[in-house]
Amino acid sequence: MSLPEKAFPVSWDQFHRDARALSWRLSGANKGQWKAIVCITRGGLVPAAIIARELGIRVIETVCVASYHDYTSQGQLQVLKEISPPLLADDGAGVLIIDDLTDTGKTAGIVRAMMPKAHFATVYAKPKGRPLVDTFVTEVSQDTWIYFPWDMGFTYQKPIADDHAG
Ligand SMILES: O=P(O)(O)OC[C@H]1O[C@H](OP(=O)(O)OP(=O)(O)O)[C@H](O)[C@@H]1O
Ligand code: HPA
Ligand SMILES: [Mg+2]
Repeated sequence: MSLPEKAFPVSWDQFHRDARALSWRLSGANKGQWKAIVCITRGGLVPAAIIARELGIRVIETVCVASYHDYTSQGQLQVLKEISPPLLADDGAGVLIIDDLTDTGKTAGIVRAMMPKAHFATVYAKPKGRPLVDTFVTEVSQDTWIYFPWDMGFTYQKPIADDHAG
């Protein structure tokens, strides 16, 4: 398992603020008129709830995709549940696709192909995935791992001076 060089830990507060910022941007696109959200599980469920609340969207669908099976290593991408046919009408025009982040862009590429006219939005983006998303809030470098609040807990932190002690 190869660990990315840098860590970008995100607290619940920070995530809520960033998902709200994404909602602001989305309220200015498509005149804020979105038919539905398709969220990419599982990571997309959390920002989708916040965006649905902010933009008054009541129709929420899932597309279930898994690719990172072993912490930071990406395996074969599996689509475990497809998007329901009524939402696929008109190639997904007026639909928002939401995920927590795009990294290599593989997940975004697969879901985009299902709904080519939908608007794809993520809270965070890395350079390889960035061209595949229409709207995002914060970019981090490719060698950074984003630690989401639902994957973390409180732990003891060693004093900084301990690392410098001979
Ligand atoms: O741009 P990519 O390299 O495809 O990676 C991004 C995807 O990876 C993570 O999902 P994951 O497959 O780990 O499943 P999860 O959402 O259930 O955690 C993340 O939530 C994105 O959906
Ligand atoms: O940087 C990341 N953090 C969490 N999950 C992920 N899935 C792909 N990249 C990442
Ligand atoms: Mg995901």
